[in-house]
Amino acid sequence: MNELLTPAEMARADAAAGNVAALMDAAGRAVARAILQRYKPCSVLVLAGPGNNGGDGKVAARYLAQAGWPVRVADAFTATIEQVQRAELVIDAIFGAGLSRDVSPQIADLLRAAKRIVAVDVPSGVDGATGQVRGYAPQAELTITFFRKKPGHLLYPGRGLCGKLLLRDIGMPERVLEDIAPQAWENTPALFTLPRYEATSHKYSAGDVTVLCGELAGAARLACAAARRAGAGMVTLAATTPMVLPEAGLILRTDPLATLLQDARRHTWIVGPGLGVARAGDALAQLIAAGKTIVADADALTACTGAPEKLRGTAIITPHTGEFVRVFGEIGPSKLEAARRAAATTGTVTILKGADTVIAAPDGRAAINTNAPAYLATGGTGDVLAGLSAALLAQGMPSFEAACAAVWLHGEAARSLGPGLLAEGLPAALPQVMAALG
Ligand SMILES: NC(=O)C1=CN([C@@H]2O[C@H](COP(=O)(O)OP(=O)(O)OC[C@H]3O[C@@H](n4cnc5c(N)ncnc54)[C@H](O)[C@@H]3O)[C@@H](O)[C@H]2O)[C@@H](O)CC1
Ligand SMILES: [K+]
Repeated sequence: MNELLTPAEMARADAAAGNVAALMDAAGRAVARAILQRYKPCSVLVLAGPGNNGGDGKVAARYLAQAGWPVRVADAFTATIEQVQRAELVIDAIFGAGLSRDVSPQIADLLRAAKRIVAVDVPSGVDGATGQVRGYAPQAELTITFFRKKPGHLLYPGRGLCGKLLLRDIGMPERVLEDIAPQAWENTPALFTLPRYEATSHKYSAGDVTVLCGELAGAARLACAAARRAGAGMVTLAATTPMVLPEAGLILRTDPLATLLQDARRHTWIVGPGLGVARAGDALAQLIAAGKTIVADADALTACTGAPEKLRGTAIITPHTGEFVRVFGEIGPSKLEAARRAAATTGTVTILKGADTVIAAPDGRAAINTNAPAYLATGGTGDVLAGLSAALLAQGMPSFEAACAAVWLHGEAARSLGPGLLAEGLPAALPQVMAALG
């Protein structure tokens, strides 16, 4: 159920299913039912567009009328502002998956006049593939979509404009997915299996992670703390100068990188957080040349400004928007496709961070994350994510699964802490979150 279908893929699903009338009846009934469950009886205006989205709206009107609600249906191209203003609730059934150009100013004015909006499939104007607004899109209180969500429901600004999103089964046969073979998912634990501790596990088999540490050790230490909590058996802070570490279980080494690289047990590395751009670039090249499993973040990404090819050979990169743009150029209209392009260019799993983090693999698989609370946007949380990613890689998870799991665990840990969380609190929240996964 966590596959995401683009509008084009949804159209293929519709065509393969064949029975549009039955699907439309189920869709309209689902919209009516959602409204009956959540709203007190009130005057409703359905703004109906020219396609099946409008058809769904008309069906919803019929079911609401059957329930005794005062309902009117208006053609969106001829409706008046006054009609819209008179209604206590507007059902936006103008454009859905068939949106093919910008919403006109006339339709925008109509939607702006609505007091409260429930959207059918998507708020009209939201591009279901990208979440971008084409011309205009209204803020809905509630959006009811069918069969599978679309990327545009999960990517901002579309995600915000949907209000509460309900996914409803309308009897579309699952077999339509076989042909479509969707390559995008909402990021949920269905996408990964966390490593299991075996009776024969020892600290090296449980994963060895080495974190390169710069003058300011805070970022690297956060990454270490997360890696240890996420099950890495041996975690080393590789610093250039001796320092006092309060963390008893963390190993400090001050040997030159070349010496540490000779130890074959040190297979997984984090390069970037707090390292300084010049040193990060140099270390990144050496780690790649040594064939290590690498998580590259922060300064290691900045060291690849305008030169994404320098990231070839890494396993996971974790850019935020600014870092991404420096390396790969503008994100463009689709964050999902931008992450996929970066992954394909570099051959590395790309975690494009943000409120709607996208995880993309070089083979085109991609996931959009939805469990991260807003208060995760605070200093140091990125270092924790890098630590989590490395720990899961070190325990043998494939890169895409490790990245999906890291992002999801990160979000869950943040949710469990609630508002006021600090990055340094996240690692300690991980055991409970991982235990809950069973
Ligand atoms: N996927 C599913 O499971 C199902 C989808 N259904 C509904 O079908 C919808 C898709 O139906 P359609 O493919 O007919 O597409 P839409 O109903 O979204 O709209 C297509 C029509 O709008 C016009 N149009 C598009 N953008 C415009 C713009 N900016 N200004 C003016 N006109 C514009 C097009 O020329 C076309 O006539 C879905 O959003 C959903 O509501 C349901 O009826 C049945 C099942
Ligand atoms: K709509």
